[in-house]
Amino acid sequence: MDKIRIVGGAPLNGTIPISGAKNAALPLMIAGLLTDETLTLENLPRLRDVQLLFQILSNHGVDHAIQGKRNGQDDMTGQTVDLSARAIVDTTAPYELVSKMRASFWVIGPLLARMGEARVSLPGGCAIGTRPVDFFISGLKQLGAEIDIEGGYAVARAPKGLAGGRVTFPKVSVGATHTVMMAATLAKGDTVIENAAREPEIADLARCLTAMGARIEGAGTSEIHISGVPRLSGARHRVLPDRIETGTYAMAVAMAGGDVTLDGASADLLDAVLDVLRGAGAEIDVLNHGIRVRRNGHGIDPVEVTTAPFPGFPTDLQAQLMALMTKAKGVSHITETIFENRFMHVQELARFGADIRLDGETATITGVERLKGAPVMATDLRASVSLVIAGLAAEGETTVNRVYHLDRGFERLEDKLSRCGAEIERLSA
Ligand SMILES: CC(=O)N[C@H]1[C@@H](OP(=O)(O)OP(=O)(O)OC[C@H]2O[C@@H](n3ccc(=O)[nH]c3=O)[C@H](O)[C@@H]2O)O[C@H](CO)[C@@H](O)[C@@H]1O
Ligand SMILES: C=C(OP(=O)(O)O)C(=O)O
Repeated sequence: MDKIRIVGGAPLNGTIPISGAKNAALPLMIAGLLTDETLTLENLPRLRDVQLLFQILSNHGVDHAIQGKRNGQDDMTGQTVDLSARAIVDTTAPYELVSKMRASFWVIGPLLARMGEARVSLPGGCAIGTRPVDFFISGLKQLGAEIDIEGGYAVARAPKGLAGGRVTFPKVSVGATHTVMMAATLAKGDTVIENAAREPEIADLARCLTAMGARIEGAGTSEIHISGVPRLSGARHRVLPDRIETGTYAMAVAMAGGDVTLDGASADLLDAVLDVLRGAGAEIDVLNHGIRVRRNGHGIDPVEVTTAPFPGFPTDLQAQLMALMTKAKGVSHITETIFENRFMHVQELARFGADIRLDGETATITGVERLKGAPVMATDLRASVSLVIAGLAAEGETTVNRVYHLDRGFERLEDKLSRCGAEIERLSA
């Protein structure tokens, strides 16, 4: 398996282009199942998760065509892809595919809405907690589906089609909100989703569904109203910029020092994160076309942060912030409230000489003067990138093993960082 080798110590200077958001791209691609016309997605990131989802969708009968050719090594822009689900040939999403990626479970909503049946393996994905699917099941049942778990599969049926209903989630869930919203677009009558996730990726999906002819109001707030329509058409939609990739590189600059423009980033998606970074001593300027992040000379100040659903501080940036705080001038506290087991980076950060103590859902990080490079490995995507960030600021050589996870969610990571002066390369196995 490939590895990433880093020699730390170089500041980052230059421009990093921000890709389309993985967590928007995946539900948008799944929305392609809702229509027999072509859905064209622009700015789709080139990621392992996107590739895997092409495979899963093609198993259901969705064709995809990538427009144009990649423009050599210098092309850093996302791809434009046509998705066509003219006929759904199979309503089963098999274990071998779904177990590799959590979001693939979300096909259950569109398949049920369009075909009246779906048989979807219980999902896998990042090992960051138990991640049950009870909200999906209760939500879809509110729309009239019958669902049983049989042999590790959620087997769902709605022989007379779905009907609108009131869905109240006990806890905010991004995936359950995406799934019920997609299912409700083709249900008979009106649906209300209460305690809906407010993440920008929900609003992005709703914009795309609306362009396809869906009738949705309130996406981006905690109450979404959907009036079902008999069919959806094709549309063209541009995937919004990746706020987690943006925050990750902003933290890398705050940690390694330097001056980087995150081109194409949208500051509106990152208010809570930018406030924390300012509090940590980074200079942040919001530009028309992106965000400029600087830290020159000033040390890193400690912070107190608790993760929360949007608009709070995202759990997907918790590991990266923890890496940053390992070199702060004092003691920081980071509390994780979304996933019960999202601290796998703690023991790996310790290999660099970081001082982190865990007590339940709170990590206490006492900043150290110097980190030293080490061989490290992580078992989830954001934990893996937190090790890259630490490696950039550590003295000497770091090897990040199991690059598989990084490739799930970061487009050309080593390319983007090395263009800004980092000494980072991929070692192919
Ligand atoms: C592809 C994608 O967009 N993934 C994101 C999505 O994951 P995902 O959609 O899986 O995360 P959720 O928002 O559903 O999870 C939030 C919490 O709800 C719990 N829960 C969820 C569903 C359910 O049926 N029952 C239940 O108990 C989960 O275990 C977790 O504790 O949102 C997370 C929270 O912002 C992010 O970290 C992930 O990067
Ligand atoms: C947890 C993540 O992804 P997934 O939900 O696909 O596991 C993530 O993007 O950080």
